[in-house]
Formats: sequence, C-alpha cells, structure tokens
Amino acid sequence: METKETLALVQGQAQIWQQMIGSVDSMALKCAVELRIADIIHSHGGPITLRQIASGIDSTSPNIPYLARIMRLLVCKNIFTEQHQPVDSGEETLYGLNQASRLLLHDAELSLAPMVLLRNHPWLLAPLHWLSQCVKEGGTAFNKAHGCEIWDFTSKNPEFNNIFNDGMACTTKIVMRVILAEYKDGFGCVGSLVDVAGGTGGTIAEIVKAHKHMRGINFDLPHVVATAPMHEGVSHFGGDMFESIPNADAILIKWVLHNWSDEHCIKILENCRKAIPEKSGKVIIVDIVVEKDGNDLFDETRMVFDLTMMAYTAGGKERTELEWKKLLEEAGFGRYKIIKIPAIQSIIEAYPN
Ligand SMILES: C[S@@+](CC[C@H](N)C(=O)[O-])C[C@H]1O[C@@H](n2cnc3c(N)ncnc32)[C@H](O)[C@@H]1O
Repeated sequence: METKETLALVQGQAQIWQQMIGSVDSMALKCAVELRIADIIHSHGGPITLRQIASGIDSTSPNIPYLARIMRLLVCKNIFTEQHQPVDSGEETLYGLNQASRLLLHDAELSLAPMVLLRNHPWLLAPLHWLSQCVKEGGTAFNKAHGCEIWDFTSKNPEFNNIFNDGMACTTKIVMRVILAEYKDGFGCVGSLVDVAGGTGGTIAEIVKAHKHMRGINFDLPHVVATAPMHEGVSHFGGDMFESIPNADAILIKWVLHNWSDEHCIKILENCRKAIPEKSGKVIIVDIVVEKDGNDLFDETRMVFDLTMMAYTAGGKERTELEWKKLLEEAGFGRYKIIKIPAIQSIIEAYPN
C-alpha cells in the first residue's frame, strides 16, 4: 500500500516535472507553426494522415517518425485532434483542427501564429535565463541578455522589429473583435481618438472602420510608424509619449502601460491628460487587471505575463485594481471604471478630475 510519503513524493515529482519541461510544450507549438501544420490540414478541408501532413511540409525528405512524435504531444495537449479509421492494413490516424489549432493558421483573419513565433524567439527567451540574477541584484533581464533595453533593440534590429510588430498586430485583431463588440457605446461620442503607442495602426484602423464618424490618429515611435501601412481614416504621427501626445477627444492606450514602471506610467498618463478636454475627455486603457484568487480562464496567463514584463522591461508589471487606482490618482485621474471583457485584458476608463 502506498504510504502518505510515497504519494507525496510522486505528486511532488509530477508537479516539478510538469513545470520543468513546460518550455518543451512551447517549442512543440513553435515547431507546428514553423512547419505550418495547421495550414496543411486546413488546405485539405478536413482531417488528414501523417503522410499527407508530411507531403505539405517545405522539405524534400521530411522525417515522418519525428513528425509523429510532435503530433502525439500536441494531440495530448489538445492542440490538434486525432481520430482512427480502419484501412486494409489495420487502421490509420487522421489529424484535424480544433478551436486551438485554428488559431495557428498563418493567413486566417484571427491567428496567434505570429505571437507564438515572437514569444518563442531566442531573442525573447534569452532574458528569461536571467531572472534569478535580477532578483539578486535588480536590473532588467532583457538588458542583461542583450546589452540594451527592448525598445532600443527593436529600433536597431529591423528583423526583430517586424517579428515584434507582427506578434502585436495578430493579438490586436483578436482583442479588437471583443472590444468592438463589448464597448460600442464607449466610442460612440468620440470624434477624434489617438492610439498612444499604437504600433503600426491596426487597432485604430479597426475602430475607425466600425465608427466612421471618428478621426483616428496612430501615435508611436518614428521608426515604428515609418513601417506602418496606410489605413483609411487614420493619420500616423511619430513621436515620444514621454514628451507630448497629439490632442484629441479621447485617448486609447492598449497594452502599453504594463511595459512601464509606476513613475513612467504617471508621466505618460499626465501627458494623456494634457491632450484631452478636462471636462469631457477620457483615457481608455486596455490592459491586464491581475486577480490573485480569480477563477477566470486567463488568470494564470495574466500572472505569467507579469513575469515576462519583469524580464523584458525596466519596471513594467501587471497591476491589481488597487495598483491601477493608485497610479490613476497620482496622474490626476480621480475617477475610473473597470469594464471586464472576455479577453486577457480589461478596459479601464479613466476621467480627469
Ligand atoms: C507592447 S507594444 C503595444 C502596441 C499596441 N498598442 C498594441 O496593443 O498592439 C508597445 C508599443 O510602445 C511603443 N513605444 C515604446 N516607447 C515609446 C515612446 N517613448 N513613445 C511612443 N511609443 C512608444 C513601441 O514602439 C510599441 O509599439
């Protein structure tokens, strides 16, 4: 009979093994995206055999046993489906798409494939090896790994800049679908909207498309807007949010403040306040609100995001409601409202005093 101690030893091992090899799961996911496995299955219009997947891979001699092992893990992780059908020689396995692998399609309207490639890029994985050093002596893991801060790195490295912007743009499409559905009234009376640190303008383009009365301004660093495509109803503006922000009725700032320390956020939010009307203006923050004991589908992911902010940015973090309240008060926003949406982020509307 198993004693309490042996049971605890088994359970403890299982927990640690699972946590220890979690990075292999991410690598298998990256492998599937690089090999375009979801796209190959999709192009056949339904579940296919391993050989059919292999024949779609960009290689003259794909290793089918290796592919089988990758697929076995991804089926076990519920990323692809598996079904068995009888054939003359026994049975064969057919691999299909589900709600998760459909998000790995490269050319789909909604895809997380570019984000999988960004998050698992060696340039973003390297800083994670420096976490313990950061705990011992402070500093930024990204800087320790690469010798500069992340925004200097993106400005000097066009390849990483593109990978970064593509990753951001694909998640924008997904969260924007939710925001446009859940926050229609919030944009209704806004005549002009600046998207602060809006990347290549995908977010503001979607909002202007849905709210034709609105004038959209995409604001980001000059090297980012330099590569941004034209969007109808949107003008691009290159600049530095720590200096000044173009004037508008309202400001959107999505997935930006979590990159910065409280001191930096206060400076950005003060510049936001100067750019909007004192009485009718509002700042629409789209960012994570951490709930330690929550039971939402994204709660654990939100906490992991906090560690990535710690690794990649100088002082960035995911904040609890109390931390947001304090930050907004210090930047001169006396009132705020949190609107929960079915996404990793929430909407925080902040009004000037
Ligand atoms: C995490 S991305 C978010 C992009 C976009 N808001 C989104 O949700 O996809 C942060 C953005 O901040 C921009 N950024 C960094 N420093 C900035 C500054 N000083 N002024 C304006 N934009 C800045 C970066 O270029 C990048 O596009």
